[in-house]
Amino acid sequence: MLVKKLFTLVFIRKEDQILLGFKKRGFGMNKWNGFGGKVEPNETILEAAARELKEECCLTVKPGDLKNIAHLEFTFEGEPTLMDVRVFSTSIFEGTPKETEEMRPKWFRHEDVPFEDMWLDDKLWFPYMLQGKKFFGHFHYEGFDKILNYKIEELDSMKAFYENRKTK
Ligand SMILES: Nc1ncnc2c1[nH]c(=O)n2[C@H]1C[C@H](O)[C@@H](COP(=O)(O)OP(=O)(O)OP(=O)(O)O)O1
Repeated sequence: MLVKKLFTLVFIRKEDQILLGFKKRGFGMNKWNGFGGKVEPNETILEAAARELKEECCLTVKPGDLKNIAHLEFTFEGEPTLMDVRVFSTSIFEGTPKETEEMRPKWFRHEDVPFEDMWLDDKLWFPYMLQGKKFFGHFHYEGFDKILNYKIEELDSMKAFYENRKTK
């Protein structure tokens, strides 16, 4: 049986640009990604998303301004963990992105997103996100550099997606 671990992933948008952070340490080191991490036991998912954004690039968002745009799952061959990643996006934020011990932030135009230095799965689902679609994705990896299989589904509504999962 897989043990589920809850994570957040936040993308800040500005006109035709998206803010990514270059991960300087830990899981996903040396890759560009959104901002996020584990949800602590004392906080809601939205609070965790806002906290991680602040810790990783010094931007402030109100949890209520974060829009849930996707649900991603990652599993790894031979590993008992399922990473359950709640993806959020907003263009409402305060502050200027600043480098921290964990991340070096940088704005990218949509056509310049550096997929060659990102998780392999990102180039499969970023087009959905950049077109404003909601979606579910599951990616099964062997190690960190090979996707054995995956599934991506466009969703009408995140609320309906979570209600539907509860009843299954
Ligand atoms: N494959 C893939 N694509 C895109 N994004 C991700 C993945 N795998 C992932 O884990 N992620 C995201 C989900 C999270 O936002 C981070 C991972 O969080 P992590 O840095 O391990 O969590 P922290 O709580 O910050 O960890 P510590 O630094 O405190 O140990 O990557």
